Amino acid sequence: MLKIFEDKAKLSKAAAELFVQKAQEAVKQNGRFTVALTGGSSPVQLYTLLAQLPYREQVPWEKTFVFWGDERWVPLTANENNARMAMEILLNKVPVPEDQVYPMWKEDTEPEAFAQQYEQLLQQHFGQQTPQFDLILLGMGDDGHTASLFPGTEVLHEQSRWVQAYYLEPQSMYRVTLTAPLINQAKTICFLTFGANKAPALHEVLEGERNPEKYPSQLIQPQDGEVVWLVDESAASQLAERY
Ligand SMILES: O=C(O)[C@H](O)[C@@H](O)[C@H](O)[C@H](O)COP(=O)(O)O
Repeated sequence: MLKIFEDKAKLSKAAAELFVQKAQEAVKQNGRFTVALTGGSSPVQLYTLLAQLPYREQVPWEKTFVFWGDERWVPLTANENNARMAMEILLNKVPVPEDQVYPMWKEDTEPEAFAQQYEQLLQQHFGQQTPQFDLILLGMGDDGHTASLFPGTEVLHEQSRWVQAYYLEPQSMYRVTLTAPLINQAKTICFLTFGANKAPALHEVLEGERNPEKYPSQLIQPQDGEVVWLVDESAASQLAERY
C-alpha cells in the first residue's frame, strides 16, 4: 500500500496514527507491542509527535518493547547513533520501561559478537513463536537501501541469520542490521520516505525491474504481513502510477 502526502508534516501525522493503531491492536491481541525503530532523519518528526499529546497518551508504552532495525556501530553518545536520536526525541519522554528498550549497541563488544547477542535477545523475546514484529519502521536511502541493507553487500543474501554485523566500506564504519528474512516476518512494515532526492530510487524500487542487489528495499516483501509506504509528493514525483 502506498499513500502520498502533500508534505512531511502530514506524512508524519499519518505515521503517528498508524503507530498508535498497531500498538493498540497488538496489546489487545497479544498483551504487548513489539516494534523496531528506524534511524536516519526520516522518523524525527514522527518521534517528536509520539512524545506529544494526543499520541503520547494513546500508545500503551508500559507494554511496548523497542528494538532497532539497524545501527551505526558508534557509541550511544555519538550524534550518528540511531538509538541516541530516538531516546532523546521520544523514548526518554514517554513511560516505556527502560528494560524494554534494546539499543543495538554495547560498549566493549565486537560488532559481530553483538549481532549474535542481539539475535539471542530476539529469540528470548519471541520464544518459540515466529519472530514477528508488530511494526517495523524503515527509511529508504536515495540509493534504495533500507535499514543497513546496502547495495552490493553480502548481508542481502542472508537467509537464516536474523541479525548481521559487517564493515560498510563506503561509510568506513561497522553496521548492525536486522536481515531481510527477519524483517519480512513482520505484521506491518512502514516505510517513511520523503524528499525529491528519494524520487529516482522510489520509482526503481516500486516500478523498476526486480534488482534487489542494486535496490535492496525491493527485498522487503513480507510473507503474510503488509508493507505501507508513506511518501510525500516530492518523493513520489517520478512514480508512473499514482496508486
Ligand atoms: O541508519 C540509518 O541511516 C537508517 O536506518 C537508514 O536505513 C535510513 O533509514 C536511510 O538511510 C534513510 O535515511 P534518511 O531518513 O536520513 O533519509
